[in-house]
Amino acid sequence: MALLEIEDLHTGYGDVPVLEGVDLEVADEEIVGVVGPNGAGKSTIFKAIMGYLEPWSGSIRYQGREIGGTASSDLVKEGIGYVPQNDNVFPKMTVEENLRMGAFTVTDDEYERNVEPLLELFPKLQERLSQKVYKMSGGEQKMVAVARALVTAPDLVLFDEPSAGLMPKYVDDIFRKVRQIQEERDISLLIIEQNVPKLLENSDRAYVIRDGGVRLEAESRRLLEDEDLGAAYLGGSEQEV
Ligand SMILES: Nc1ncnc2c1ncn2[C@@H]1O[C@H](COP(=O)(O)OP(=O)(O)OP(=O)(O)O)[C@@H](O)[C@H]1O
Repeated sequence: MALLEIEDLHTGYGDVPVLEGVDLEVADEEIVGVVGPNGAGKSTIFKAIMGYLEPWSGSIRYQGREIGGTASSDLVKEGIGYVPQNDNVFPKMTVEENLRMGAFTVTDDEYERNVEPLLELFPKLQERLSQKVYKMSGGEQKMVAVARALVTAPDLVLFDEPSAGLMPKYVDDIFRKVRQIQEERDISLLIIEQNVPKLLENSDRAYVIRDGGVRLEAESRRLLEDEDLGAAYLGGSEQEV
């Protein structure tokens, strides 16, 4: 049994369909990438997993249990972390307040235990615990968002475009840290990313999404190395599908 299993998922906004039969799995300790052009439905998959959109049909199972439509706060309690693309921090709060807000499902003792290694991993956050987040750079704010999603010690984390809006040096840094977290904690990651080469270098498998469905599922290494496959599915301007 995979940790996360999505089967024939259909959903959309209002009565407008977006996902039309998505099948996707994430195994224990696996890093899975999701790539595809703008508007393909990638973020919609995440919103459906996190309970912001009800499945119209199909299923979303986590640890074998159906979670379609479950409130995001309950999913956090069950061990799923989520770093949305936007609005992923409380800008007027301090770094520490953001981290404590993220830890709403755990006890104070667990928070202290969980936050310590995160502050070692992100020393900038340690230095700025009492700083208001809106005063920090985009890269630092992203670190807050990542740390906030990890402070509950989740088993699965969904990252929606970790590199969006970041300068190249921060992109490398964020991916290095995300990898480190995954290796140290043996967790599973599902990552949406426009920087396709960076994602493929840092994941085990990837799904290519287009027009609300999975067009290809392959090992990331194969997508990187097989030029024909890459050109067919990942070619085009700006590395988009
Ligand atoms: N809140 C919303 N209300 C209505 N339609 C939406 C909403 N959010 C997204 N859509 C539509 O759903 C479709 C899929 O959007 P989605 O954000 O999932 O794509 P994406 O693959 O994540 O793209 P991007 O890379 O631009 O984030 C698009 O046609 C988009 O316009």
